[in-house]
Amino acid sequence: MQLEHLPEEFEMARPVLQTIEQAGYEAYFVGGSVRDTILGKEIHDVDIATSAYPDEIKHLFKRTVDTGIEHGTVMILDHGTGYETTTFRSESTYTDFRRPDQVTFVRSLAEDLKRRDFTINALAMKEDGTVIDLFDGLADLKHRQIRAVGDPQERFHEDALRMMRAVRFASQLNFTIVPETLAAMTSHAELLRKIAVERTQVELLKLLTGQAPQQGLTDLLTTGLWQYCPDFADHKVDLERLTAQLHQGASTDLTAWTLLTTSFGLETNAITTFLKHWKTANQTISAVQMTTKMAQHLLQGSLSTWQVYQCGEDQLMIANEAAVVLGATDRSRELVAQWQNLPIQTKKALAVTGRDLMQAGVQPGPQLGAILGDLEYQVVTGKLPNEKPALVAAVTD
Ligand SMILES: Nc1ccn([C@@H]2O[C@H](COP(=O)(O)OP(=O)(O)OP(=O)(O)O)[C@@H](O)[C@H]2O)c(=O)n1
Ligand SMILES: [Mg+2]
Repeated sequence: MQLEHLPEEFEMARPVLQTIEQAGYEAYFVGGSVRDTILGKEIHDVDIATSAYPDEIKHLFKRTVDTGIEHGTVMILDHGTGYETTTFRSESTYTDFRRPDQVTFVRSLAEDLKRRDFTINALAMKEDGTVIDLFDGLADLKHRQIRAVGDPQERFHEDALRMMRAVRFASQLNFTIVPETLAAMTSHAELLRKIAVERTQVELLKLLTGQAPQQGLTDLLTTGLWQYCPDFADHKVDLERLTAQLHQGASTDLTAWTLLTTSFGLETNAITTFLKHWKTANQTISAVQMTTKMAQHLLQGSLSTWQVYQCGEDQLMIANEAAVVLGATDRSRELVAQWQNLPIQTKKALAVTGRDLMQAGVQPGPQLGAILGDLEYQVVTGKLPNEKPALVAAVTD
């Protein structure tokens, strides 16, 4: 197969492949960008596989970055774009495909492709748009199937994260995992224990924000992979219910987390523990605590003015989205109106400062903060106007 009109990103990268080839090496586009182009999807990063060693690549280009020389990878910088360029490698002992513990360089593209995860990811493309398809990846793309290259058990032993990638692609692409590959995932699910949580997290979020999360979640459940996801073990029933309810992908990662914590019925402290086990950022924890609390309220009714203020506009929309998935009425319009009608939207907008209060005779110290907090509450809830004289008077009278 030959692709006629290559997307802009490939056109830009063509001279890079040509330079490598003119020096006598082979070079191909590989990975997700080839897959997504054939699917007619937008592409992000363009990866290159080559017979040249990193040192040889570095001689050919003015600007390169050593991203992983020992793994055979170097990034070529060309007109402001970076191209991850990896020397043909074969399977060896590795726990992370991107950063193998040991690399064996191989001589041919075929040997490189045969240790890639799925047939749809084992396509290569020449600079002129010719697609090299050694494992019937094109047929699998056409039939919307995810199939391990060669023996699925070997592929999953090489890198167990691939099982999570399979369920992620099932959701992202709305594809079906073929029975043989699914069976190997079921019998090897436990290998996921060896994988760093951070890597599993990336795939889980891509699953939940993908176009067919029900597909991905169903596969996560039927293969047993869910049991090796941190803190999922006690929530099989919740996950099954969520699978039935999640008709479209979550619109943000924060929504995805909120869906999990809300359907698991987690309270503030339990959310901290849960998200720490998933190794999320601290700011994610506080945001999810807020969105979860508000989603729980929304499942019961509407939010008070103070709750709307505390949550903030973006998080309100996330809480609402999660609540709607879990069965609440969509209150987005009402919430936006509530937000817009707030007398103030941030503490900064309060008409008095601590300094103003001290000038009016309030002693500095912890109670100053408490008084300001109280004024903030009175203004937000409409009990006091947001005007300096009125607020000062309320405190000093
Ligand atoms: N565990 C892994 C990770 C990656 N790959 C190979 O490396 C390519 C690039 O990896 P990556 O960028 O992680 O995934 P993509 O398939 O490109 O998907 P995305 O669009 O999410 O980047 C994959 O297509 C696949 O050929 C693999 O075989 N096994
Ligand atoms: Mg990629």
